[in-house]
Amino acid sequence: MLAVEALDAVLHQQAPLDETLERLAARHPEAGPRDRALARAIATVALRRLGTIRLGLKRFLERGLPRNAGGLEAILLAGAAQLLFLDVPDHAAVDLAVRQTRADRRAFPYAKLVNAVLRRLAVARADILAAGEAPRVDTPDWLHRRWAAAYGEAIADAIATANRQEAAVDISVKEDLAGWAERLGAHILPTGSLRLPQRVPVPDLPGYAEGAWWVQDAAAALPARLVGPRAGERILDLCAAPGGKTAQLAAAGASVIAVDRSPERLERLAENMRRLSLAVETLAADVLELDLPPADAVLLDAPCSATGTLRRRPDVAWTKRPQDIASLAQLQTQLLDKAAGLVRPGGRLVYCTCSLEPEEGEQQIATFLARHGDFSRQPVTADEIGGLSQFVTADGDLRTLPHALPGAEPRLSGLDGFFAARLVRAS
Ligand SMILES: C[S@@+](CC[C@H](N)C(=O)[O-])C[C@H]1O[C@@H](n2cnc3c(N)ncnc32)[C@H](O)[C@@H]1O
Repeated sequence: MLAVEALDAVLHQQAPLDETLERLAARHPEAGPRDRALARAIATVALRRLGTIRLGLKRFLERGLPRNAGGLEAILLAGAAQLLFLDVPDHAAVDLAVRQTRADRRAFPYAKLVNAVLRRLAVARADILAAGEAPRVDTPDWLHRRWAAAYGEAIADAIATANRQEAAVDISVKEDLAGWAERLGAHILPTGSLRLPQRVPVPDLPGYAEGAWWVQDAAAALPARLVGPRAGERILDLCAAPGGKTAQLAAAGASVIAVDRSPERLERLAENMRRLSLAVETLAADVLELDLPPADAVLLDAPCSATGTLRRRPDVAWTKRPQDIASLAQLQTQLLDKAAGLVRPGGRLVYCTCSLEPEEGEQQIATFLARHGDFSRQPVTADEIGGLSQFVTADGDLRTLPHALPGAEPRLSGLDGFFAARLVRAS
């Protein structure tokens, strides 16, 4: 039932999946860890393959979805996700969906329909999966059009295909990269992150409890490297929680002030730093209102549409709207202007977002440089990012794309889509 409620909240209230699952788990203490893990797996794959599932259901819903039918759509989606993509026996998935329909006052009249549709879907499984192979099926049209305009049709298709694959688990280590690679059986990526060969409960792994490393996507680890943190420098990490980049800056010996406006997220950051034994000053504040002396370097990881992270967060594709990009871009412009004032003369400013949208990346920097004559770009070099020259733009910024890091198999390929630029203030 958790999966159905979560899907309903994501699709009809634009609620983020992770927070929704946490909220539902607190409301349903009777659901044990296995129930919660299954609910997460069902909701995640249903959102990742939503286009394929909807196409499949449409074949057997001759008159479309009945209106005012309560949680009927979410029940069908969760049932179909299990039948098409998870290792759940067909009869168990169908029976559960029928029971859920009967337990929902408004969906109740459609219990027979649910039974019939899901049984027919199970029979047609191979056909439906083949139709779902087309690259665009699982990406909202507006997003695909944006990516095609920014990167070309072929790359837009490659991004959409990469987004069908759950992201691998990447790790940043405090020190002794080769030693931890061996102990964890992990692969060393050219950028200096580790990639785990399979998905395992992270807290059970060696080194987690003693704080030797933290989970961080390989692309997310690049912006803090571009800061080039040095021991003793005073660095402001703006929009810092949960602190992956803070940990990198602090591990390099910098004196870091981590700022985030969410006290809850900042508490998670503080917990993470305690586990990693890294000393960091935290400040719960809106960056736009900050009044701090200028720092040697400022990292601004601005709130964004997060369209570069769909492999981890497939809900983003269905909760974001085209108009969100414009309003986020406006906020990013304000944050960048504020961050610029917090950089000392001669200091560095690194701006980054986990978005694929040029308005949240390349265009921000072009307009920033036009507004701030005292800042210039310090181009990123391929050497700084493990020789991956394909991730350096003609202007000298960092642009990673989710399909663009080949691995031994699709499951071990790719990285988040990130943009980062490094700017220096004139002395
Ligand atoms: C992309 S996440 C940061 C991820 C983080 N830098 C990391 O590496 O783990 C964006 C963060 O910005 C924070 N945020 C959004 N608007 C803010 C504002 N005006 N002032 C301060 N923090 C803000 C959010 O609470 C969120 O934690």
